[in-house]
Amino acid sequence: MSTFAEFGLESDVLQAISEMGFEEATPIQAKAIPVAIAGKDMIGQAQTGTGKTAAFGIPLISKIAQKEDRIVALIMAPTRELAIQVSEEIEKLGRFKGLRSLAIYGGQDISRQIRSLKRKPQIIIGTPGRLLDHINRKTIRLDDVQTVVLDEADEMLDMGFMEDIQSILRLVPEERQTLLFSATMPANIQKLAQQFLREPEHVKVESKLLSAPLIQQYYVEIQERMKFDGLTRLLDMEPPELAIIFGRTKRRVAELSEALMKRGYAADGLHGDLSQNQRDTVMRKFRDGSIDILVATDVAARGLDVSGVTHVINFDLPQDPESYVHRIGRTGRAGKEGTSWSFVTYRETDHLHFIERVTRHRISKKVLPTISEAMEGKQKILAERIMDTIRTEEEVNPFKWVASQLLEQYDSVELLAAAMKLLTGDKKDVNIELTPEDPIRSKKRKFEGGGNRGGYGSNNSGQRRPYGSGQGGSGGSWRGGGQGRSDSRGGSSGGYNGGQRRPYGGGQGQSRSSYGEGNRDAGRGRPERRDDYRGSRSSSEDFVKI
Ligand SMILES: Nc1ncnc2c1ncn2[C@@H]1O[C@H](COP(=O)(O)OP(=O)(O)OP(=O)(O)O)[C@@H](O)[C@H]1O
Ligand SMILES: [Mg+2]
Repeated sequence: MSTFAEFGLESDVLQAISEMGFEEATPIQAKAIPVAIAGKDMIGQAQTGTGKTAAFGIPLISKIAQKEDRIVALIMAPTRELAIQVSEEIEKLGRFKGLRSLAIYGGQDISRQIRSLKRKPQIIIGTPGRLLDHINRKTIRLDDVQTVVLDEADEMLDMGFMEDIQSILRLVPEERQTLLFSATMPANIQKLAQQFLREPEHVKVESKLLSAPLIQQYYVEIQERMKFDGLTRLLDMEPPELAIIFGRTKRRVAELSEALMKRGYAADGLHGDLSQNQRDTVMRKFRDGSIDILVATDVAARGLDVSGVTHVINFDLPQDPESYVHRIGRTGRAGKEGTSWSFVTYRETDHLHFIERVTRHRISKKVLPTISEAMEGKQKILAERIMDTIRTEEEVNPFKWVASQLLEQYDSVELLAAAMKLLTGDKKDVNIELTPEDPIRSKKRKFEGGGNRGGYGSNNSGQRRPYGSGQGGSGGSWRGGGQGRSDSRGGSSGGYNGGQRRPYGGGQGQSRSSYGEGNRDAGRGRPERRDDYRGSRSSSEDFVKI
């Protein structure tokens, strides 16, 4: 257990950390911050939702002099949403130091970005494509950059950013510090690290625990055409604080979000066919709670951190286990609990078991609530809401006169039942038709063929060691969402159980054409990403985060 004061941070930074509600460092922060402060290059790996952003953000902020007026730090991230989110966290960490940071990403008006660059930010957070654009226009110069961070490096390479990243890194002075965060360590990441990092320290958080303790993982067997009905039953029975529902294709996401809205749910969709403005609006609505269901393609699977996400639902199973782990990792973050549900059609059960084997986690089978159970659940919640409202006398008072008039004419039970019917916002009679998706065929032979699997993980130098025997990391306890955090949603749960990592026996291919910032269009009916893997990574260095 480490407090942030132990790192010898300056008071401005400590104040920012405390205002963010962080009391103790998470295991990855405890390990990474001293290494990064010492100026070393680093490769960082830890499970989802364990504070990797601050693990690189805190040392980065500490290093920059207040009066600096050149770009001295560069952070690269795979998607626009992630660039924005990381820049917000950096902004918060640097607030009392008065540092300036700027997010640079595609889809946003470039001249506006150029105007913002005139404010002389010291830290740039960007997606590789748009960054390169600015570099070519000479609106961004990297000559003074002293720190580079690659967040979600494996994802950036999977998205086809290898060349862009290489070009950018070649333009940064060699005398610099490079921090690379990656969920997996496939051969291309190792190559990148060899090329651009100097004697990096490998900072990993592992745990002997085989399961992700804070995420309850369930699956239900369901026919393709019953999925929508099943989803609404689940949502009614167990209403989420906030939920992310993953669909396989842009078309699926568009249809599903529309269908949910038609049925009266506060939902919206996020996928790569939307304009940047639309994407921003959807994310803002989800973050401020004006919608509580985000339907998304894998564009939202990586890195996104929205507090209060209690449920992740895989309406369609993801193609690869790695994606599964990232998707469900949108809940159960920062020491809070979460639940994931996966819909599995009969022909996909093999694929589910494959995901279980690779992630080494049993996913419990559940049956969907019946219609009457769902209805009962919904009504119970409604009754609770009504009773809560009764307690706020001033708000109820203006309705009392009409209420007593109505009671003179009608039976009280009938009246209340009618009011409840209205309150449910139910539109069950609206007919919904979704275009069916093909089942995912398990690629287990390709994945499992020849790879290292079954109880062995490897470290970066290629030595094998028995799974779970790694150093440290069973983790102290840190509680997420301390006071002062902006969210009060979702019960803050017990202590944090150190990160863990598990072997990933095989992997997906790498022959990906380049596409920009989660926006590649593979055709509306085709999966947005991660579905077109053909080959298999032969490397045994692949790990998946749990
Ligand atoms: N020391 C801490 N104490 C409490 N909360 C923290 C701490 N550090 C980070 N957090 C919060 O934990 C949440 C998850 O952090 P972050 O997004 O950095 O995770 P991550 O490890 O990058 O996850 P992913 O692998 O999904 O990208 C954020 O809301 C962040 O503010
Ligand atoms: Mg992250």
